[in-house]
Amino acid sequence: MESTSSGAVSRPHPAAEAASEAPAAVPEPGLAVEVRGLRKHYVGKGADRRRSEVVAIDGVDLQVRAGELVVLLGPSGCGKTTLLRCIAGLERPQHGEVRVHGRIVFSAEAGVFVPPEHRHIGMMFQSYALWPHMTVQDNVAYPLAGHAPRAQREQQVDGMLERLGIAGLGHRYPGELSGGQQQRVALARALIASQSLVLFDEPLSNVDAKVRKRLRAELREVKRRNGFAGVYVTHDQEEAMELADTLVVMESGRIRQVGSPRAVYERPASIYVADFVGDINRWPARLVEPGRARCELGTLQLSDRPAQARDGDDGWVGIRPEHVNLAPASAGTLINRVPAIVQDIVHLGARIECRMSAGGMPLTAHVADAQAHHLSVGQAVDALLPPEMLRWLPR
Ligand SMILES: Nc1ncnc2c1ncn2[C@@H]1O[C@H](COP(=O)(O)OP(=O)(O)OP(=O)(O)O)[C@@H](O)[C@H]1O
Repeated sequence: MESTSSGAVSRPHPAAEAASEAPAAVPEPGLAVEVRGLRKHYVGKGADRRRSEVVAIDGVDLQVRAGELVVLLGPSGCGKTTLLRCIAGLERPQHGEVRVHGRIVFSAEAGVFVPPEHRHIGMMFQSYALWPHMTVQDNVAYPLAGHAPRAQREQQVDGMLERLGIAGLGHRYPGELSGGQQQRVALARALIASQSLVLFDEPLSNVDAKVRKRLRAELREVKRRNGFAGVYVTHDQEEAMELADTLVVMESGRIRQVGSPRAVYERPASIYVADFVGDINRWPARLVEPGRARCELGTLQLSDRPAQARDGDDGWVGIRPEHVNLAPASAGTLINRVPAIVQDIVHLGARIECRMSAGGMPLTAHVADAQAHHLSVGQAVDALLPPEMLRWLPR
């Protein structure tokens, strides 16, 4: 097992980070990455100039299966990049273990630290970090430098450009390529370093919204055809939902929920996750008896709630705007009927939001075009919150 040194790790040029020794053999199916009990803190000076500790990663466990794209999502400063850099070997954690394709590349306990260039990991960075003075061929060949004879390198690069649908661009410079072509070149360089595991650090963050959307679709397509495993850092939830096989929501150095994008959206594990992933109407509440929660809107029925929730727990009830139904105001006794007053009707292109006030608190429903025509500001309506769509959200 390689071992190693490394104290403080400075941030080299991204393209140099992409460098790796000759590509590893394609691994057995199984786990591409396994992180256990990882903790990384930085020591610096606080505002009062005293020594202070910032815990960037706090006891994180993470698994990435072969061929799976795991997206780390969370607000600025929650530790996404630090986790990625710990996997890459660009940071040295204080506790825990990291395995890549089953091989221990970091273990605090055993004193193992395999340097980045020996981890067989490809990397893709913000704005791709292509060398502007090098041709596509040379950019993609960069991680192979010194590891294979020139003819063999050229053959490998040609094969990779072919795989990613950019054969024939080898002689061009990055400035002569479209955004999508540049992305494919950066991906080709990452994949040539490792055909089985790529780490992505917000690669689309400097691209405008429309182009970003197209590039995401391209990335999905390339991933589908090439089947590499990846860890992808972003704070853009739409990007996360679109790209992830598995979504990991982080907060303050910890993982708060892991699941498919759909599962995380439909069944958020806490108010934090519910707020961070998509829009949700939510109210502070207390569980009062099996299947019921009391909040300022009244007592609402819930079809199910997390197994660990107990009567008397304080938390929140929430419902996504697309699950709120509107009906004419009535004095009926429908379940979870909430009287509301329409405050605004907002056309947002693909959807129409009816923004209301219910008991003095905001409540939003998505409505169809035909229904919106029958709504007006100031109108009294009944908002119906289907019990099967209402969620109990622990604090
Ligand atoms: N080299 C460093 N020295 C001191 N503190 C650091 C260092 N790098 C990161 N941190 C701190 O560690 C925490 C996690 O930072 P990290 O960059 O991992 O967050 P992030 O979720 O990737 O944020 P962003 O989305 O803004 O990039 C933050 O509080 C940050 O200030």
